[in-house]
Amino acid sequence: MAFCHVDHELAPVRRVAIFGGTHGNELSGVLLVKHWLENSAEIQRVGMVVKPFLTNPRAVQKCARYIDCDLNRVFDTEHLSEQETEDMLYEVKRAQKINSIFGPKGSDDAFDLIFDLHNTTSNMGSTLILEDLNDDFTVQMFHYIKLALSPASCPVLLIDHSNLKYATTRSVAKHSVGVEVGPQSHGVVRADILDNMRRIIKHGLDFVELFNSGKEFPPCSIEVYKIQEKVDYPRNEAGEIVAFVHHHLQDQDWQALKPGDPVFLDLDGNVIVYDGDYTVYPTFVNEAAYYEKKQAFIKTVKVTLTAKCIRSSVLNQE
Ligand SMILES: CC(=O)N[C@@H](CC(=O)O)C(=O)O
Ligand SMILES: [Zn+2]
Repeated sequence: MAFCHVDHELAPVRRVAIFGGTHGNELSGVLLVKHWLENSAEIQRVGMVVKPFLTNPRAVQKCARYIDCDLNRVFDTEHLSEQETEDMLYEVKRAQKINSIFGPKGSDDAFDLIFDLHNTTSNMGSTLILEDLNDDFTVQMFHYIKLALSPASCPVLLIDHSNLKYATTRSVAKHSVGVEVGPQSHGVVRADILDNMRRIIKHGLDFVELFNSGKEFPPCSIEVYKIQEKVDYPRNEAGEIVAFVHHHLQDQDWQALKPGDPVFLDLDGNVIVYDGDYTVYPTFVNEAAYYEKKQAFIKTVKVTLTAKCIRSSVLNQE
């Protein structure tokens, strides 16, 4: 067997966090993290420190997405360096606190890896969210998790995009993993959804442990859905929605949407079709939290990503 080139050696991944409650009404992650705060045996692995953490405790208490603004949008330099004032938004304060514990973002001191647990009201199944297409470690992890879960599917959403990328909570770490499992309504826990989320974390942590133990991961490829465009609901001049997601598109996350396929339906029965000229793969279809973000679904395109062979540069002392 060919060995990994020494250039492909990566630092071991020892400091890991699992975030829940970034959105306080997405309860699978909230319950799992609260459970692991009481008893973390399930998430501990050899040679690693795995820290469960509730990122937005006030939103969790209120069972709301957020108090003042979306925590998962404020990890950019402006917000992270904003001067503290009395009327500072709660989530901005929280972001700075999270950045001081798990970051600073972009520095050597930052945590190696953060998993951030989310639920969606969309029928997306067990989805992994990738932020950086050049992050070979995370691509290798996703390849491992997909294989471990198969034949169940585990789509990967790539949010690397010049205008559409947003500044997530998990982005304070060197490697960030979004875990998005649905469908689950806000303020509700479903056993199947919570269990699917738990499995992803198990396999993700197993991968990191194997990597740290010196196992070499040969080059691999995965199919990902790359974010391409957001699509808003049709609205009137007052900004109110005047059509809703068509039943042919509802629950069809990751399924091909072809030119001419129905997308929206209005109350008079008029159908609005997809007027693009190539097939796209919609996701976050009819996500409840995105009405305020003026987003009915996002269009993605399928792309294949390849990761180099990777190996940890320092072996665990046995
Ligand atoms: C429904 C939902 O909250 N989705 C997440 C996606 C992510 O974590 O990247 C968000 O908008 O922040
Ligand atoms: Zn969320």
